[in-house]
Amino acid sequence: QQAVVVPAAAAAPRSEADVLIAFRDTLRGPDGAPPGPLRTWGTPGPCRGNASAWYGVSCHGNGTVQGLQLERLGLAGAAPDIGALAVLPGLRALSLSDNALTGAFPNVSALAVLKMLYLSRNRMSGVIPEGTFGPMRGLRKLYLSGNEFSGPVPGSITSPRLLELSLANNRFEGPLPDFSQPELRFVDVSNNNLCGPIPTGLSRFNASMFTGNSLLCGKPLDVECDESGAPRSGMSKLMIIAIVIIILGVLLCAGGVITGVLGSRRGSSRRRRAPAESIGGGDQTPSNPKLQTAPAVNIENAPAAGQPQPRATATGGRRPRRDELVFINEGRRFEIEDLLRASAEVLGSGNFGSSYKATLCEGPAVVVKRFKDMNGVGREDFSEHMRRLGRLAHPNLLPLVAYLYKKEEKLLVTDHMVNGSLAQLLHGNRSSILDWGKRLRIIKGAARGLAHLYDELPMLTVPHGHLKSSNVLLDAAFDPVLSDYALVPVVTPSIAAQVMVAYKSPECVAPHGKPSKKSDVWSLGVLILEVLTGKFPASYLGGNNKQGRQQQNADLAGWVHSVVSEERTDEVFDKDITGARGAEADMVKLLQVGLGCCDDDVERRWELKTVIARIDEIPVPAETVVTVEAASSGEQHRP
Ligand SMILES: Nc1ncnc2c1ncn2[C@@H]1O[C@H](COP(=O)(O)OP(=O)(O)OP(=O)(O)O)[C@@H](O)[C@H]1O
Repeated sequence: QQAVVVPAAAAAPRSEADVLIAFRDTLRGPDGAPPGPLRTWGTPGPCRGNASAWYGVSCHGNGTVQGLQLERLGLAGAAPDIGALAVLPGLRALSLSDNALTGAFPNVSALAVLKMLYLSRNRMSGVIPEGTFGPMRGLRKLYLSGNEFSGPVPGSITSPRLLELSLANNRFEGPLPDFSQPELRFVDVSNNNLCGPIPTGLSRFNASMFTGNSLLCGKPLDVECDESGAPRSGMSKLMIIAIVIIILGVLLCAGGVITGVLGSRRGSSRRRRAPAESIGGGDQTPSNPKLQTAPAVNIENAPAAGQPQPRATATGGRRPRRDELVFINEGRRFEIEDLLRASAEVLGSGNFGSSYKATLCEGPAVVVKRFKDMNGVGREDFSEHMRRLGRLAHPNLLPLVAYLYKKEEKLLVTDHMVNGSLAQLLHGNRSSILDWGKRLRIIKGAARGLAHLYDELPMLTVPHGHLKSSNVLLDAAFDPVLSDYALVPVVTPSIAAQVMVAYKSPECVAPHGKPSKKSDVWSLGVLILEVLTGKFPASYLGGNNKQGRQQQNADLAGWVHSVVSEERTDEVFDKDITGARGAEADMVKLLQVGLGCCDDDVERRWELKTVIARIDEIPVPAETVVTVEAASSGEQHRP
């Protein structure tokens, strides 16, 4: 029988939903099937505008898939064919971190447009071929830490746009390729088998990022390279100093022992025969308990013989003690004991715990916030997230200084902002300090800080999650810095849903509702309306408060809508706003932006970039910003 040849039809382009579902079906969770949360993927497609109801999927404003965050799903077996995702034109970020994936590094050659790839803490192994990252010209962040990759670090990793690279805790060997990207801002290659000189382009990073590679040399390590590029044999300055200290310690203790023995000899003169002779007679075993216990190094932090080196941390490459503050960046250091001894002032108690201002003996005051509801997250995950936050650098984001992880509570240490929070000013009795110019600058800065979070943390559905006026702090010049951002991944989910502001957005209040990429935009809108009206938003109140939200009159956006639609616009604005003469039209423009952000319908709600463009059109009046209060407080302006 003759086969009938059917002319091949041009293959129809596959929808993003089909591509994702086909990819999902290749994934294996602990029970051999795709993990439970991904089984909800189905109709209607992955994106509705920039919102997604699909687990782990984030979307661009044009309704295409932007990111996939498939972390902690127990994924097992060989790493999936992530090259199959190359047909998603908008895919920029992919994370499969914290699973149990095995096998070789996946083929990424087709993923030319991917900007961020996270594969940390799996069990992948083998050599990554030299040219692997060549086609990924736009790669900005690459995290491969905590796997078993071996062989040389591929030269193609030095892609021109690379910003962050973590290869820590693998088995990479050989020399480091030449990194010369000026934009590179984070590199961690600690705990591998690398050797040779550290390239000049990396010498500006913290030494802890290179520890655990006994054959690396050159700056920033305190190990010089010899002519062949190997660590100069002989002792480093630090080792020599340590040995001198140890010898001095031993001599002092030995002196104490001898003195003690001589003393006791005098006391018991003829009863015993010359016990000191055995000490002086060359017995090297220390008989003084002081000698046995006096540690030359901190034993608690030293790795046991034969154990792997500890992971690099901001504490300088060693594992922090259980009760030790972990500092995020270089600079000022203090101990938890210093904080306990410092004079402390309670700033307030929020939904998560209390905040204290601690004035240390030296340097400006810091704020310590205690969080009780972060108990579901392990030390490693918590630390990784804090390091991620610590790398965010923006004038409108409060930098994290240090953190402390304890099972039952976490402490976050930040700078103290001299003018307190926007909430205190607006709803205390000092709202008249906030003239129109300051209010507008505060909103502009808050929007920019939020935009930076969206750019840097695209994997998070709600990159801020808790944007409200008590989390908008004001520096000495009344410029805003956002605090308590990006905490959703580490807050106990049930508590997040109950108290975090993004979860009070209309899309979350609906039955089985979930936050969307625009939930933070809604919070920004509420903030704008609060700043303009001086009214306290009901959505800030603790508890679930769904009923309250459903009563439109109790809701700030609903109230503003009703007053504006009755053409009573002049009743909307806070009577305490000074300096508003001639700026009425601009205030109405800002009000419209606030209402555009507060649309209950997520589709119609404005995109963040539209919000920023519209706010940028509103001119800030010329004014003097530093008040007597701030200037006399003695605290510094932020750099
Ligand atoms: N870094 C800081 N500098 C100055 N004041 C601060 C700082 N951090 C917090 N505060 C003040 O402490 C008060 C309490 O803040 P905290 O963050 O503990 O709770 P909250 O923001 O009211 O609620 P939540 O816990 O829901 O965020 C805030 O109103 C703010 O005025």
